[in-house]
Amino acid sequence: MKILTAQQTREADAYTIANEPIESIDLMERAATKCFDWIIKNYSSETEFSIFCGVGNNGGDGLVIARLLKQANYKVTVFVVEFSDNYSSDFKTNLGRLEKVEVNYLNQDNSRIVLRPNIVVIDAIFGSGLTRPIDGFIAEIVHQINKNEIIAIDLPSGLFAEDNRENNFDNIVKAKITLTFQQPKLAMLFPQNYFFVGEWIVLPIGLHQGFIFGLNVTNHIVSTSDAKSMLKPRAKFSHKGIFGHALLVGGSKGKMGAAILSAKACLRAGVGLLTVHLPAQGLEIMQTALPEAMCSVSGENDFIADVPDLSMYSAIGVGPGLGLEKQTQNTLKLLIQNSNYPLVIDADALNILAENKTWLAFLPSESILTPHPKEFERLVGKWDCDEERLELQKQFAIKQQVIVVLKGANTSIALPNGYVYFNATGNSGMATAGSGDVLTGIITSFLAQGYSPKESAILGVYLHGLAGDVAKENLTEYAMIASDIIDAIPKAYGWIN
Ligand SMILES: NC(=O)C1=CN([C@@H]2O[C@H](COP(=O)(O)OP(=O)(O)OC[C@H]3O[C@@H](n4cnc5c(N)ncnc54)[C@H](O)[C@@H]3O)[C@@H](O)[C@H]2O)[C@@H](O)CC1
Ligand SMILES: Nc1ncnc2c1ncn2[C@@H]1O[C@H](COP(=O)(O)OP(=O)(O)O)[C@@H](O)[C@H]1O
Ligand SMILES: [K+]
Repeated sequence: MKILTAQQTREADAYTIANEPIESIDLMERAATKCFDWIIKNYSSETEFSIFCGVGNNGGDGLVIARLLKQANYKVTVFVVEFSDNYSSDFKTNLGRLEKVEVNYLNQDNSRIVLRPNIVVIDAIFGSGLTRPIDGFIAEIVHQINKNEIIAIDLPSGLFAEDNRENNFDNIVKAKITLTFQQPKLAMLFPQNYFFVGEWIVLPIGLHQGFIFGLNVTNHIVSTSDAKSMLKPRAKFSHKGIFGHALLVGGSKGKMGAAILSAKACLRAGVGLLTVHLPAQGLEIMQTALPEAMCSVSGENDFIADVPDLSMYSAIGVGPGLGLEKQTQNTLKLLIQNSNYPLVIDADALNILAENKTWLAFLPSESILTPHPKEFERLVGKWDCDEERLELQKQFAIKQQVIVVLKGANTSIALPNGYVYFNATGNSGMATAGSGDVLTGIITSFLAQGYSPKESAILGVYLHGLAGDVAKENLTEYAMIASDIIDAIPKAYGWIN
C-alpha cells in the first residue's frame, strides 16, 4: 500500500471529489462516519467527549463526529479553536447542522478550558493542513488537553504528516489513538513520534483507487493483501528440490543457539533442503537439536575458518552467532567474493563489515542486510532524528545496491532503487534474544525457494512479525521467546493464506 504525502492526499481527495463523483461535504461525512463507527465500538455510551475542532476540514470532521455522537446519546461538548475567522466551507455547513450540542469558542482572548479528567478528548484541531508549528493560544490549549485521554482525527494536531525536523515538539497533541484516513502517514511510522500518535488505525474512506495507482510514491506500507499476492502456491507435484537448498553460515563457541534458531526458522519457512556450515564443536549440537538440517563442518573447533563449496546452494545466509575471530572475518571476505548471488547478512557478519567498510563494494548486488539500529549505526554513523535515519538507510541501499532491512517496530526495508517498504506486523514481545536470527533464517529460506530478493525481504519481515503476533496471542508479549516465533510460523502462514 502506498504512503501518500499530505500534498498527494489532497490531490487524491480532490480527484475523488471530481471523478467519483462525490461532493466534498459527503466525503467528509463518509470519513467522519468511519471515525464515529470506530468510536462507538470502543467507548461505552457512558463516555463523555469534548471535541476540539479547528476551523478547517479537520475541524469539519470533528463537527460531524459531534453530531453523530450526540444523535447516539453520548455526552458531547464542542470547543471551536478559532485560529482564523476564515472557516472552511464544509466546516461552516457542519456547524449549521449541529443541533443540541454546547459549542464554546476559544481564541486569543478566551482560551481557558476546564476539563474533568474522565473526559475523553477528540482532537480535530489540525490534520494534514498544518503549515507551521503550533504556537500561541493554540499551544496553551494543546498543553491543557494533553492531560486527558485523546483520540486524534487523521493526525495528532501539530504533527506534520512527513517531516518534523523543524517542528516544536512541546506543542503537539499526545494521542492514545490516532484514527487516520485511507493510509498511515509517514510520520506515524517513526519511533520518535509514537509519543504523539499512540496506536494508529487506518480507516479507508474510498479515495479514488485509479488515481492512487498512478501516483509515483517512494514509501509503502506492507498490507496483508500485498503479502498474500507475493506468497506462491506450492504445486501438487513439487518435490524438495524445487524449494531450494539454503546454506546458513553461523555459530561459534557459546553462540551455537543462534545458528539453531536461524536454521529451524529457515526450515519452517518452507525451504526444501538446508545445510548449516558451523564450527566442529557445533556438529553434535546441531544434529541433536535439528535432525532435519545437514551440516558442513569447518576445520576449527570453536569458530568458522573456511568457506564451503558454494556450488550446490540456491541462497546463503550468514551471521547468526558467527563471532568476530580474525579467521572468521577472512571467511566472510571470501564468501562475499565467491558468491555469485545475493547474500543475507546479519548480526556479527554486519559487525565485521562495519570494521571493513571497503568490502561493501564487493557485496553481490541485491544482498539483504538486516541490521538493528545499533548495527546500522556501526555501518553509517550516528543520526539526529528518524527522518535522517531513513535518509541514511535509503542512501546506503542506493549506493551499495543492496536491500537494507532496518529492524524494530515498523521495520523499514529500503531497496536499491530507494523505495522503502514499512512493515506493520510484530510486537514488543519480539524484543527478545534470538528473534533477529529467526528473521535471517526466514529470509534465507524465501531466497532459496526462488523468491526475488525484494520479495524475500518484504515477505520474510511480514511473516516474521505475523508469527510474533501469533506467539503474542498464545503467550503474551511478556513471556514469548524466539523459539515461540518459529513455532508460530505455521499458524502465521494460515493467516496469510
Ligand atoms: N475532502 C477532503 O479534502 C477531506 C478532508 N478531510 C479532513 O481534512 C483535513 C485537512 O483539512 P484542511 O486542508 O482544511 O486543513 P486543516 O483542517 O488541517 O487545517 C486548516 C488550516 O489551518 C491553518 N493552519 C495551519 N497550520 C497552522 C498553525 N500552526 N496555526 C494556525 N493556523 C494554521 C491553515 O491555513 C490550514 O489550511 C484532513 O486532515 C482530514 O481530517 C476529511 O474530511 C476527508 C475528506
Ligand atoms: N517493539 C517491537 N515491535 C515489533 N518488532 C520488534 C520489536 N522489537 C524487536 N522487534 C523485531 O525483533 C527482531 C529483533 O532482532 P535483533 O535485534 O537482531 O535481535 P537478536 O539480535 O536478539 O536476534 C527484529 O526483527 C525486530 O524487528
Ligand atoms: K487532528
